[in-house]
Amino acid sequence: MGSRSPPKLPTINFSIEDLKPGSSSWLSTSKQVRYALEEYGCFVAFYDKVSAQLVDKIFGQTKDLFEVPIENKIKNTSEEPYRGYIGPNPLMSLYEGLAIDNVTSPQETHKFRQLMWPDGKNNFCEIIDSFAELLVGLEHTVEQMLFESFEAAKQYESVASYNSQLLRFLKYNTVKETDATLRFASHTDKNFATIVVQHDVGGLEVQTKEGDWISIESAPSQFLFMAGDGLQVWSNDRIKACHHRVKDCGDKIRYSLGMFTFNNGVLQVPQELVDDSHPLLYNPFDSRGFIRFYTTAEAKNAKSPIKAYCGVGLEI
Ligand SMILES: O=C(O)CCC(=O)C(=O)O
Ligand SMILES: [Fe+2]
Repeated sequence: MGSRSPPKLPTINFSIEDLKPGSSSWLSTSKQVRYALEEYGCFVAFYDKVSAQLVDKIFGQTKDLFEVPIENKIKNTSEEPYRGYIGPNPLMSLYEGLAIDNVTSPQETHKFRQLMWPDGKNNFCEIIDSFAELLVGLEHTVEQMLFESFEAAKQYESVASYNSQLLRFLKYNTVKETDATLRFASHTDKNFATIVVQHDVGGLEVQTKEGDWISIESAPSQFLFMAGDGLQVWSNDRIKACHHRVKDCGDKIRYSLGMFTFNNGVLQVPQELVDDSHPLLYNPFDSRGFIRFYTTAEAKNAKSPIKAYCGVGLEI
């Protein structure tokens, strides 16, 4: 009595046969996408082009990947922050991640495979390439729908032409310290948007505007689409980057995958998203510059790193 029922995140169906631009199902799905992102900054996408069998295969490869010797893992480097190997560190003692940048390019998958398994590896490239192509298809659909629903469709192609996708393989070891309650502390992603794929061990949680946490269960062909700081800037705060975390999952090792879309150009808030009740909040936004800024002490101490970086100063 009097207690609120637990909030539930929308699940949006992208497995509809005739989901083509302009069709009635496209328009109604676009509305759901915009509503979910405005209300929650995220939603669960049901997308059966990525089947449970394909996801099983991907996680089979993921487990093999974390078995490769550390000498090979550290060859996964990048000139950009957060785009290469991240080993367990004092801030995140349970976490390990490897990443393929520009994962839609088969040459990049191949280069990564050669670094990790110089003697070859059955099926790795084939599985990753088909998975990445399908998942990026979902991301494109979501963003195209969103831009259209804000009547900024003509911006979509130019923004998308500066986007690239990084696939990060993640492993979380079991919690040894009795006081550790989270495997990944609450944060927003600094890129444009992210799709998270969970497998046997769930644990991902997202925060609502009211501050409640919602658990995202792992289920076949269901993936979490989340707005990052870049989408918050582009949308002039109509959409807020999603706060999320990974809770402690007891004595089980957890594997997950994140497909991170980075915008490598300069994002501008579209005119269509600025009016008297929505004054312009952001200057043109160099996303790569922001991610470099994010590594500095100034950013770490800022209440809102994104506003410190490119806010127009209307907010006090
Ligand atoms: O492992 C997960 O489910 C989420 C990972 C995450 O939030 C991140 O890498 O930014
Ligand atoms: Fe994240």
